[in-house]
Amino acid sequence: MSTYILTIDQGTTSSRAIIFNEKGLVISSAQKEFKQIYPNNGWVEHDPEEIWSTTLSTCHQALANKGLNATDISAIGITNQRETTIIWDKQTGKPIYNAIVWQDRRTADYCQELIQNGFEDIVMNKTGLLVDPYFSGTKIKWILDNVAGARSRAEKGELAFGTVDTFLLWRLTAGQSHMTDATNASRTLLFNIHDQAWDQELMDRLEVPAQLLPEVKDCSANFGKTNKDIFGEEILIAAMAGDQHAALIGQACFEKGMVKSTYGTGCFMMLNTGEEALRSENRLLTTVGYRLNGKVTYAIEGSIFVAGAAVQWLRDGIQLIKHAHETESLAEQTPLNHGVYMVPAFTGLGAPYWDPQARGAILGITRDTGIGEIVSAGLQSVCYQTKDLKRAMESDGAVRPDTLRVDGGMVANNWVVQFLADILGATVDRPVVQETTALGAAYLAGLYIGTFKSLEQISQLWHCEQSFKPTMDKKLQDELYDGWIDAVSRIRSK
Ligand SMILES: Nc1ncnc2c1ncn2[C@@H]1O[C@H](COP(=O)(O)OP(=O)(O)O)[C@@H](O)[C@H]1O
Ligand SMILES: O=P(O)(O)OC[C@H](O)CO
Repeated sequence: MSTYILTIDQGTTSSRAIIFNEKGLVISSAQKEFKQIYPNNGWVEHDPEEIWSTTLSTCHQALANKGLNATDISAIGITNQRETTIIWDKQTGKPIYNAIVWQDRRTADYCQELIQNGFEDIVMNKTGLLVDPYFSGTKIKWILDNVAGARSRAEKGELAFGTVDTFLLWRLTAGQSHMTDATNASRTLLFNIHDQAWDQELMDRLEVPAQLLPEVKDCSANFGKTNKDIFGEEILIAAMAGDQHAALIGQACFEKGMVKSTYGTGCFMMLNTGEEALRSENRLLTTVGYRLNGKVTYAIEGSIFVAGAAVQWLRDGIQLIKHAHETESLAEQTPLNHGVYMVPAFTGLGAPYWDPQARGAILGITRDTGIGEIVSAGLQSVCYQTKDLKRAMESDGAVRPDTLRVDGGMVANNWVVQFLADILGATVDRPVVQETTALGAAYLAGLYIGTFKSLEQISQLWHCEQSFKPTMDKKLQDELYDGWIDAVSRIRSK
């Protein structure tokens, strides 16, 4: 009898396949990095064929690692980097342009125009988002306007749009399912989060034909079956969710006020606001936390574009380190108040600043600044940005996030997690299963097929691996953070 759930976690820098058992424990996994394409200043693309091939090969690898085959898998859950935009030909399944990645800023000027024309209020009211190149809507328009023939083909219904979940689903089902889930839809700028439907006014304004858009389903639902040729047998696809929403599930943040923060390429802090679509006064996003049985649980989210990507830049860009984990010992050997600040606005600043034109800087360098200080400043920047978000959430007033559940590749670094607890002045809990995003997708698939019975049962499966308590005195905390605020103010474009 099939007992395992296979999850696909298609992230910004790598594709992962993880097989979980009915207790939510990892049985097998495989991961493959893929190429980042930077065609212009502030542009970021992926080759959709590489997204597909790495997804497929990691799934096969994860099965092969434990000698499993399709009959051992009861369902598949898909979770994905969000907002990244792909448009493909429905006949051939071939993309008409590279995937435009969430970090891409090419539509910044167009967004500015939309803001000047008073579009942002409409967007905020309907979608909970802001007008920023981050989201899919303006990326879709860019492809339709810049790829020869695309707009007329889209109007004739020959093309399909999808975020990465939808594209993978299309390929897995050999074109049988053109669907997404409410969390991914909520990041497109086209989806009304109150009505839970694509919004005609938004589509008209962004010139996106309705024929392009997928059907929107709950996170746990019947998304179709994989084509038999892919794994030898059909497998039910029973869940889809954007990666940050899946992490909220994987971290069992089911109660109003619970908050998680995920440190992968970027950092995304999400706070469960229950049935209320709380509107932030501090430029945080209102989003669909998850949708189950037609019922929406909302969240507010702070999105930081560069977290682990700063470490990658230290490794691959300026080559100060060879491996990401070296940052831990380098930071340990460096005093905290070294006076150097890195503002990693490589692709602008996200929440709460939303400044797509800002670019990064390293400030406060002196003759004795060395690799340790620069590396430490890179790690600290991620924690300072989290404090920006926490303060924004507190000032929005609904809840006081005193405990933060963290996950993602960066939290393997103990120094980062302790500095985070110190600078926030809050407890930071790291769970036993740190593949929280994939775990969330497995829980969602398991809820659909009955492996998991309820959110309460899932809550009981969450266990803390280590709890980091704040130990820094308030004076140092304030001094360090004031320096950050000053550094950010110097690189803002407006
Ligand atoms: N020990 C470490 N210290 C600091 N950063 C790390 C460490 N290990 C991994 N990272 C960073 O974590 C990121 C990978 O996290 P992951 O959750 O896999 O990201 P994504 O899902 O966005 O691809 C990379 O950017 C990497 O630089
Ligand atoms: O790939 P990650 O984990 O950095 O997540 C990307 C986010 O979903 C972008 O919104």
